[in-house]
Amino acid sequence: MAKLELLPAVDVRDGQAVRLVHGESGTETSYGSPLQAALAWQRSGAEWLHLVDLDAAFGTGDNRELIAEVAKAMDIKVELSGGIRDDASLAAALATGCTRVNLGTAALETPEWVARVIAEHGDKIAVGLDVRGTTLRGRGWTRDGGDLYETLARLDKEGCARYVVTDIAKDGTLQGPNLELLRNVCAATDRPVVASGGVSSLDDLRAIAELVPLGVEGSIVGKALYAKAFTLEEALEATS
Ligand SMILES: O=C(O)c1ccccc1N[C@@H]1O[C@H](COP(=O)(O)O)[C@@H](O)[C@H]1O
Repeated sequence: MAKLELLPAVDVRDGQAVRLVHGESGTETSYGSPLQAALAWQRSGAEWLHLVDLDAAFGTGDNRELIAEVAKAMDIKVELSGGIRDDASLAAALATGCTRVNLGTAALETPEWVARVIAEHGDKIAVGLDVRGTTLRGRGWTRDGGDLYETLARLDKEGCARYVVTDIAKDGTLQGPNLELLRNVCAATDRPVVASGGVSSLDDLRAIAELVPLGVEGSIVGKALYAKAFTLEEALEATS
């Protein structure tokens, strides 16, 4: 089995590490200090951290200083997302030393800007394709933003290096990943895909790892780790 990269998630809302259900504001379960959570994943052997400023994604403020503190404290690779929508927020995100950023809303609302930053920054830019069915959602997943496959074709043409694909219906539910969606996205693009949403067990991770030959490169893991469905050490062992 080819290795699947694992990206434990630290989503930050109001200064706390939280998990949401279906990405809905108000469904937060809090898990304390984001820095302590990130350091714990690093100590457990993570090679990546998926770090999200949820307030910036929802437009309810931001946790920019705290996010920068966490990113800078990491010795591992960091994928940063949430509220990166213009030159200033992109510059602030890249200044944290993160390995790459993940753009969501901007890819739906300001495609010219996204095409420009893809051309400027190459594989430091990934696009988050957050979908309900095949409809993309932006602004904290509260607004429709067009068709998944049309947007994917446009971003492919613009040279987008990588996609982070989240099935919103699965996110935070521990109901298993949407393997069909991942297969369909891999069939539609030759760029690497990072899976997100629904992972509940080591078997789910093994099932995603089966898709590595199709183009799935990694998987974000959130709720399952916080709910202690398995340890990160077990997950790394199962997918290496
Ligand atoms: O990760 C979540 O649970 C989440 C829930 C609701 C909204 C966004 C969420 N996550 C990340 O936010 C970025 C999108 O931010 P933006 O649209 O660019 O401001 C997306 O990539 C998700 O990783």
